[in-house]
Amino acid sequence: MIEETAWAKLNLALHVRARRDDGYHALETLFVFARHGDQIALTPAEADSFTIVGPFADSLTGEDDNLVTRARDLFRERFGLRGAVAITLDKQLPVASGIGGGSADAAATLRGLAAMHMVDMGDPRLIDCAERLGSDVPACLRSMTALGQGRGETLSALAGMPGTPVLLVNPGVALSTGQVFDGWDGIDRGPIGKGDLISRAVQARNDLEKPAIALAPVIADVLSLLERQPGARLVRMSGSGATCFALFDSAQACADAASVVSAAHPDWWLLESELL
Ligand SMILES: C[C@@](CO)(OP(=O)(O)O)[C@H](O)COP(=O)(O)OP(=O)(O)OC[C@H]1O[C@@H](n2ccc(N)nc2=O)[C@H](O)[C@@H]1O
Ligand SMILES: Nc1ncnc2c1ncn2[C@@H]1O[C@H](COP(=O)(O)OP(=O)(O)O)[C@@H](O)[C@H]1O
Repeated sequence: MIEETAWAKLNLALHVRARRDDGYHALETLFVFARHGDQIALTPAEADSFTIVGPFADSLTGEDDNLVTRARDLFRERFGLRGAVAITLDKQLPVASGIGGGSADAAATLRGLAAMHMVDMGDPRLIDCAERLGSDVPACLRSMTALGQGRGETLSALAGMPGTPVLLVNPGVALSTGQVFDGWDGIDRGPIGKGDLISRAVQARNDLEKPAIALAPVIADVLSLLERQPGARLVRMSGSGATCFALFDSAQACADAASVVSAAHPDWWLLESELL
């Protein structure tokens, strides 16, 4: 059996630059990854099977177009393979929540199949599979700190902040990524600045916060509660939301904030983690 973690993807910043003719938006984003995420297990089998377990499995039942099986089928087509595989997805992350859940699952499936079939992670056919599965999938395939450009698939490696405590909070609202992008006001506010990762992130923004808050005003409550927590160094919505995150200068400050947030909002989803 091969097991892969689909590490949660965070955008420390996301600047939308322009609408493209192909229905996507040109963006710049700072990708980082958390140590936790969904889990994918793959085992060669007589026939294909796909099982979803875990606390967020119900959000996906009935959907026959899962990014995990799409990744499996695309990989086999691209590499001309036929062997059947049993895949289990342990869905730990909320769905459609701005932390790359489906994209990370697709990427983890590609990594697992590459390991199973001794395909090199730098194989251009594997990268092509990732690019065809979604804008975030190339970043999730590597799961390394990077500047993302284009629609998110053009990556430049950056020095990360491994071990930085991070608290993820989702108020239980699923947002359509496309709908949030449609709400962007069309104003290009310029590129992400230069400098080390945290100083670039602090000076930058997430241009999708405003349209996401218009669709789900509770996101503003999450952000303001996190901003009031002692030791919070950077508070922002991730991706197209609704998950927000706060980076902390100590694990204790992160744990204290988690206690405050869960006491105030027991129905919100929280994850205490650290950056990879
Ligand atoms: C917004 C981001 C930021 O990292 O993440 P999430 O919020 O989904 O986590 C990504 O750009 C999401 O990437 P991904 O989830 O792979 O999106 P895709 O399947 O490629 O696109 C879903 C829809 O989002 C919109 N989209 C996505 C990327 C982009 N650069 N411009 C867009 O306009 C399009 O309407 C597209 O049809
Ligand atoms: N394995 C999966 N996990 C989550 N969402 C999935 C998966 N497969 C397909 N999807 C679909 O992809 C959409 C976006 O998923 P996801 O990547 O979790 O959003 P986000 O990137 O905002 O976290 C969801 O609306 C869901 O219907």
